[in-house]
Amino acid sequence: MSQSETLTEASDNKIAARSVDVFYGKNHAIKNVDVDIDDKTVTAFIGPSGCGKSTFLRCLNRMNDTIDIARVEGDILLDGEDIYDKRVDPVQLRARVGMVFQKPNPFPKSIYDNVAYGPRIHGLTRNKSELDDIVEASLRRAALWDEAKDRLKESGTGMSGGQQQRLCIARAVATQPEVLLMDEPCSALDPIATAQIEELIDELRQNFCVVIVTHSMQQAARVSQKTAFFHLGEMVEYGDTEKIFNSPEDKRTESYITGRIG
Ligand SMILES: Nc1ncnc2c1ncn2[C@@H]1O[C@H](COP(=O)(O)OP(=O)(O)OP(=O)(O)O)[C@@H](O)[C@H]1O
Repeated sequence: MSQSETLTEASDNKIAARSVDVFYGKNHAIKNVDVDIDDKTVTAFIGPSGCGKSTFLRCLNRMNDTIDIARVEGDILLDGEDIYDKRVDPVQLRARVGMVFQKPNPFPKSIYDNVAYGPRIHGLTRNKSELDDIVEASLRRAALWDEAKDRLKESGTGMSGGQQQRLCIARAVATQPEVLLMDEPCSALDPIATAQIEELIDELRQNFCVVIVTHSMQQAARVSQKTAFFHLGEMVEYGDTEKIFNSPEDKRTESYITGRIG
């Protein structure tokens, strides 16, 4: 059992999805998904390739808006507010609901400017000293400060893959988001860098609602407290990670966990 499962602080609902469907043209990729995602918790989305994990994750900060043929139906509430309401600015929303992608994608800018980017465009600081503080705090949160503090002016793209991914996490947390979405954040990393990111995810959940898509069931079991199993666009089962892995209710979940499908 992971260290994270032994911690028992209170968590409450952060995101509620109600009757969510997603279509890419005629392809019905997400089918009638309902879920309540807890704050200060790591929730893992697992399931076979193409089952819709990334599509559903992208609904949570309206990243599907950037895909022309994608159509999202249903409601997604963040702290009870409909994020698809016309009055919601998707750019502001993405500052509240940050995202980390599969492949580390730092900007071709200095380490400092990568982290300072969000606070600058969202006008979160009044002066250089405040910005310096946010950059340092974000790099510390991403467990990168010690490695980065003497090279803040160097390019972010010159770091190792694992460092680049932690830099992307620092960039995401710099806008002080409430939710962090992670789409297979370790798939391009070696086992040591993966272990560092997993440890970091466990720390991040003290301050954020974290949702992670992962291909690795071992990773889901290690880092998450809640797990949702997707299959052919349906969310088949959702609950405590321990229960999903040890005594799933649905035959399809059991087949996946035991390696019979996927
Ligand atoms: N940008 C897109 N344009 C068109 N169809 C898409 C797009 N992204 C995903 N799809 C389709 O939606 C369905 C779900 O894909 P999605 O990438 O969400 O699944 P996934 O579970 O994350 O898969 P994987 O584990 O392989 O990343 C698939 O049929 C896929 O082909």
